[in-house]
This record gives sequence, structure tokens and C-alpha cells, in this order.
Amino acid sequence: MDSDYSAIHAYAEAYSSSEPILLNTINRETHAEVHGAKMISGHLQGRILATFSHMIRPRRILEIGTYTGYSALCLAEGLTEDGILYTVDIDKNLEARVKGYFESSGKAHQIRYYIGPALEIVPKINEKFDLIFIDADKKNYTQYYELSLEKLNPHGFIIVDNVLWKGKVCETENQLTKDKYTQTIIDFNNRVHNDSRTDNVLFPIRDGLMVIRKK
Ligand SMILES: C[S@@+](CC[C@H](N)C(=O)[O-])C[C@H]1O[C@@H](n2cnc3c(N)ncnc32)[C@H](O)[C@@H]1O
Repeated sequence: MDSDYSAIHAYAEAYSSSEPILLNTINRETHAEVHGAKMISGHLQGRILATFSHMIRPRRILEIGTYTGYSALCLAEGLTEDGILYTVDIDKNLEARVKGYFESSGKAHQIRYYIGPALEIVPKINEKFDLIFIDADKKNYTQYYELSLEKLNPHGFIIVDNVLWKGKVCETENQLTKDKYTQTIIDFNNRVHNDSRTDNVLFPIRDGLMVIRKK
């Protein structure tokens, strides 16, 4: 993120609704106490996810990559009254913390939290979804996308995080800062963009959000 973008991001955050108190606490505690805190969606992206969810009013949401529960609680804001959010993460060390946050949110009755590899757990969830958020290990993005399309209702939405991969997807062939996942993300973006089953738009927000609509 260059300095101009940082200023724009800070301005956008300042002129967006503030973080609900619990989310602010999760954000702060994640940064103070949890490994890999840069993975958290955070204030601006969190408000964007909450807004998408309010616009869609989903009855069923699936999230792949819970981490500390921040984005799950943002997405849950838009659920219908009888709505349920399913969220999956492989990291058992975060389980007690995440369950505590879900309890504090007053939305625990609308959240189903699973621990384990998403590629094993998601096929066993007997639901069709209106909104799916993919935000886990990049090497499996294509498999998550195909699985999500199977599990998505017609006209449902998939949101995929990190599709700009710190801007590295824009680097030319001879630039040397590419890492092992840059090509994975480039291939993923090509696949989505050329998929006749869906429409998509890439939002250049934070690390890039790909918003995909199933036709
Ligand atoms: C970027 S973080 C998710 C951040 C969260 N969605 C948020 O916005 O606050 C990615 C998460 O994916 C999880 N993860 C990685 N590989 C996974 C797998 N195979 N199955 C399920 N979760 C996985 C990690 O444990 C990590 O918590």
C-alpha cells in the first residue's frame, strides 16, 4: 500500500460508520495477542462486508477462514432473522477466543463454527448459501471457488479476499518480488474473470475484494 493509498484508506475509514464496540475490541485484542493480526479484515473492510450483507439480506452465509471471528460478525449483521452463518477455520488454538467473541455478540445462536480443513468440512454442510466469503489459504482458492459455486444459490454472491496480493498481481514478468502465491492469485483471477457461470467485479479495497455473482 503506497502512501497515497494509505491516506485515502484512512480518509475512507474516518468517513465510514465506526466499528461496533465488540469488533473494535476484537481488532485491538487480535493485534495485541494473536499471531498474524494483519490477516484481520479490520474497520473499513469490515464495514464493507457488513454493508454487502445488509444489501443481500442472506438467509445462509458461509465463511471459509474465521481467524478471530471479526469478518464473521460483520457478515452476520445482515442475516435475516432466521438466518445462519457457517464459518470454518483450521486453527484450533483460536477456538476458545472465537467462541467467547461469538457469545458476547448476542448472535451465537445464528452462528455455526467448525474447526478443521475447509475442504473436508464444507462438503458435509447440507445447505445452499446466499453469500460466501473466501478468506483462507490461497493455494486452495480455486477449489474453494468451485465448491462455493456448487453450494451457492442462483444469483448468490461469493466475495474473495486478497485478490490483489499486495499489488503483486500487477507486476511484470521480470520483476523479482513475486512470491509463491502471486501466480496462484493471478491464475485464480483469470479463472473467475473468464468464467461464463458468473459475473464479477474486483474492488481495489485494501488487499482486493473480488465480488462474484452466480448467474
Ligand atoms: C486471512 S485469515 C481469515 C481472516 C478473517 N476472515 C477476518 O477477516 O478477520 C485466514 C484464516 O484461514 C485459516 N485457514 C488456513 N487454511 C485453512 C484450511 N485449509 N481450512 C480452513 N481454514 C484455514 C487460517 O487458520 C486463518 O485463520
